Amino acid sequence: MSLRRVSRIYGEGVGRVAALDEVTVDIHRGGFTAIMGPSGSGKSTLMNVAAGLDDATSGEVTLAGAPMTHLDDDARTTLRRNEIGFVFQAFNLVPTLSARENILLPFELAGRRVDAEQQQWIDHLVHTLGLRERIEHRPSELSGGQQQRVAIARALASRPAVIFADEPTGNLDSRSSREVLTLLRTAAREYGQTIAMVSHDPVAASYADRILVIADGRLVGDHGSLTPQEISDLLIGFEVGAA
Ligand SMILES: Nc1ncnc2c1ncn2[C@@H]1O[C@H](COP(=O)(O)OP(=O)(O)OP(=O)(O)O)[C@@H](O)[C@H]1O
Repeated sequence: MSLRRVSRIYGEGVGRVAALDEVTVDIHRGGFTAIMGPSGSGKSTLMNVAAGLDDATSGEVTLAGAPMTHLDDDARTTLRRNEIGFVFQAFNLVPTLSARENILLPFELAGRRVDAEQQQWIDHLVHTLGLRERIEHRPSELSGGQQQRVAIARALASRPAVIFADEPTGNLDSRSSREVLTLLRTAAREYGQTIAMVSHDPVAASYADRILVIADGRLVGDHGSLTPQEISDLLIGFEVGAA
C-alpha cells in the first residue's frame, strides 16, 4: 500500500483543517506498522483515507496495485471488501451471529463461497486463536479477549492485502492485550499479513516492527522497532513540540 502526497482538508477559510498534509509513505507487505501521534494529529484520517472510507482531497492512494483514489464508489467498495480487513477497539461483531458466522461474514457479504483451501485456513486460524471450543458461541458469551480474537480471525480469514487495526487493545485487560498483540505480530511474521495499527499505547506499538509518528497531519517520524520507553520518549517530544 502506498500514499503519495496525500492531503485531506476539512472546512475552508478560518475553519480550514489539514487533517493530512502531503503524506507520502509505503506500507510494506508483511510488515506490522504502528501509527502514533497526539490526539487530533490525523491518525484516524490516515486510516480512513488509506482504506477508501474517506476521500483524499489530493494525492494518490494505491492498494494491492489498484489506484484507490481513481476508482468509483462500487469499485472501491469491492476493493475494500476483498483487500482490507478491519479490527476495531469495539470488536464490531454481529451480536446475533455465532463466532463462526461472524468469521464467515465477509465472505457472505462479498457473495463469495468458501472453498476447501479457505476452509482449511479458517480452521487453522480458529485452532491457533484458541477459539475451537467457543466457535458456536455468540459474542455476549465470550470474553473481551475472545471477542477480539474472533474479530482478528474474521480479518485474517480472507488474507486481505492489509489489515487496519484501530486501538485493537483499547477495551482489553493487559493479559488479553498481550495475547492480541502477539497474534497480530505472528500474523505479520509467519503469514506475511500486512498490518497497520493505530494506537496511543507505547506498549502496544512496541510489538510493531515499524513506528510512524504523525503530528499536525504530517509524517514526522518513521522508526524501526522500539521499546515502550523509547516510544514514550518519542511521543513526549512531539506533545511538547506541538504545545
Ligand atoms: N469530519 C471532520 N470535519 C472537520 N474536521 C475534522 C473532521 N474529522 C477530523 N477532523 C479534524 O482533523 C484533525 C485530525 O483528526 P483525526 O481524527 O484524524 O485525529 P486522530 O489523530 O485520529 O485523533 P485521536 O487520537 O484523538 O483519535 C483534527 O484536527 C480533527 O478535528
